[in-house]
Amino acid sequence: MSGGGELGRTELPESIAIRECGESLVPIPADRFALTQPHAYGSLGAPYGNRSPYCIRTGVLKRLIAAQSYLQQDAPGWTLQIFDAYRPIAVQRFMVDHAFAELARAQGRDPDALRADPESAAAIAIWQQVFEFWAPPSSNPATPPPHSTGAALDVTLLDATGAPAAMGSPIDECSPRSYPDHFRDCPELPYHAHRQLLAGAMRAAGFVRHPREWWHFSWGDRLWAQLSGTAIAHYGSI
Ligand SMILES: C[C@@H](N)C(=O)N[C@H](C)C(=O)O
Ligand SMILES: [Zn+2]
Repeated sequence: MSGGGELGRTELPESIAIRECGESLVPIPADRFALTQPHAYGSLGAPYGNRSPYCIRTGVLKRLIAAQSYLQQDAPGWTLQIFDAYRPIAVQRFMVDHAFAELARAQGRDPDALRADPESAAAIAIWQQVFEFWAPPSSNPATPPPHSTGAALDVTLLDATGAPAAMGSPIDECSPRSYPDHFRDCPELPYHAHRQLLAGAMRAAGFVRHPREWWHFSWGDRLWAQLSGTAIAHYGSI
């Protein structure tokens, strides 16, 4: 089993600057891509107002269309399934709190009691686990959460029959199974090959993958700027 790379948290240094290019957020076309329905965070009551999670910047959509073409060259009939895309900062805050509560309950702890005692070792350990996988809901324009920029997507694969491909762990699981190379040394299982198929198509279209999440890709945000060696990100929070 292999580890999650050099980024211990999902924060990036403020030195990676953003020059907002002003592209619009546009809907991801449901006739070209599978969109997970019902949307997971909407079903939890996340505060989207009148906005849709299935939107991205025009330059990102262009590359997503290219990624699906690359995928279908390698795996005819397979499609990208979009789990999540645009995420307002209020939704990021809601989901970070939700992840904290879920992890606390999984340990048999009361989330409200832990929140009331934020300096306790148990609360600190759970927040560390949350922020290994979730970006802080920062409202600082210099450090926007990636999905609030319209540049980031959480994506999986459907096979040629339309069935979900086996990826080895569910999207959003806060555990080492989410690390992209976790199953690299298990060739008897299909998970690593499927993760590589997804990453290969996305990378061919210019996306970068999050070092700790097999499903999270972006183009044009600060993580992309850092991992691709580009000086400036194109998208801020929108
Ligand atoms: C946890 C996952 N849904 C996700 O989107 N993580 C990234 C790093 C984020 O919160 O921006
Ligand atoms: Zn994501």
